[in-house]
Amino acid sequence: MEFPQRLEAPSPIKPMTCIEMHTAGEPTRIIWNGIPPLTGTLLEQRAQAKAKFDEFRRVLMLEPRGHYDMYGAILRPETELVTSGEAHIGVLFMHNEGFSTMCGHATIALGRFLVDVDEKTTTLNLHVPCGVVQVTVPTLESAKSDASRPVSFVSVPSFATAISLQVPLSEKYRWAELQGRTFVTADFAYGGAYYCMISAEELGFPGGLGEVQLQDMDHATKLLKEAVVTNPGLQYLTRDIRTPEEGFLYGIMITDTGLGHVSASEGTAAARAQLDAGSEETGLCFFANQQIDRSPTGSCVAARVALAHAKGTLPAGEKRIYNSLVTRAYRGLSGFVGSVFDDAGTSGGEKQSVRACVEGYAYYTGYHSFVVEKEDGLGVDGFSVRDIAL
Ligand SMILES: O=C(O)[C@H]1NCC[C@@H]1O
Repeated sequence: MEFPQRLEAPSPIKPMTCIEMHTAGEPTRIIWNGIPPLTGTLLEQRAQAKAKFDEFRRVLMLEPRGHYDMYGAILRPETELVTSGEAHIGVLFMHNEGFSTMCGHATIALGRFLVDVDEKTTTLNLHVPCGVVQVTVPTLESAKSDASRPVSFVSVPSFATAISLQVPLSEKYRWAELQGRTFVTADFAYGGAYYCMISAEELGFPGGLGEVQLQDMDHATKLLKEAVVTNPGLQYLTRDIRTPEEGFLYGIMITDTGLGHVSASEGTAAARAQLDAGSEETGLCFFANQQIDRSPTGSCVAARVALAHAKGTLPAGEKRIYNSLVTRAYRGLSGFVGSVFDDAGTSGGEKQSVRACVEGYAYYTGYHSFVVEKEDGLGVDGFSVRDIAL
């Protein structure tokens, strides 16, 4: 049998082309072609994508083309801030449940990709749903991005919304590991998206993240999230005064500061750079519909930098390493580094804010050209085997 040299989607199917990257193991599927028509401001475009084209998200995020923990970025060359000259390009982020307000790991990946397609730019203003983030990408003499040095971004104004808050847990929101406790103590902060931070121990796992019990932690964080979002007295934690639809609890970050320093002294520049950082924290983030972030969660690093700064444990000028389970398993390779970039006053709303600098590494993994055949009843809407109910 003879194969053609070039394989192409059988005409007349219009392919959706995507560049595939990962940041500390977390995928970013960058949608390049085949995007449905979206018009207006970036948030209007996101509203249209949600209301009229959710199938597009499901097809590319869920099975059989994606999976439960897939993540995507839709490039938006025209937004109100691109028109005004405040941003170079816009982007919408999507995941297993819908569209998010910010994504740090995808920002790091997009930085490399956008510099590689437009060599004139090494510093980009990226219009994301929560505002504008500045991305800096180191380049080689060829003007292509340098994969051996970290991409960094400066977050939108980030702030703590509650420190050491007792979250009441009514009976239906309690999990076994609480052993009868009726509340947990957690922190809340914003870094482009709203997060709850809770130590593994406080969640009921005394072995910390050194003994990961994924299913049980999934169950516990799901209930904790529900307990927070259904409690009218806690709505203030995620109330976004500028853009109400941005105000929701995006994820729960389980933290562990007691695991000690793991960052490798040999190996990539990533590991070496991290050794300059003073402290190190490992986290496991469940976001959207209990999706697990393989990366240290860039927007939550911004939130955690703001939180640590508010607590007085991360002064300006100091760096902290943030590992995920994946980067920790690889001795800190590709962990993110977070620090305070500047004091943002109350520009983030009524709260005292800082902008965080988040550094990380992203790599290309491939290129896809996806199609949907009109006869394919299973493929047209995307499904998740975890959510199938008979
Ligand atoms: O790095 C981040 O900010 C993201 N990663 C997946 C969940 C968050 O959006």
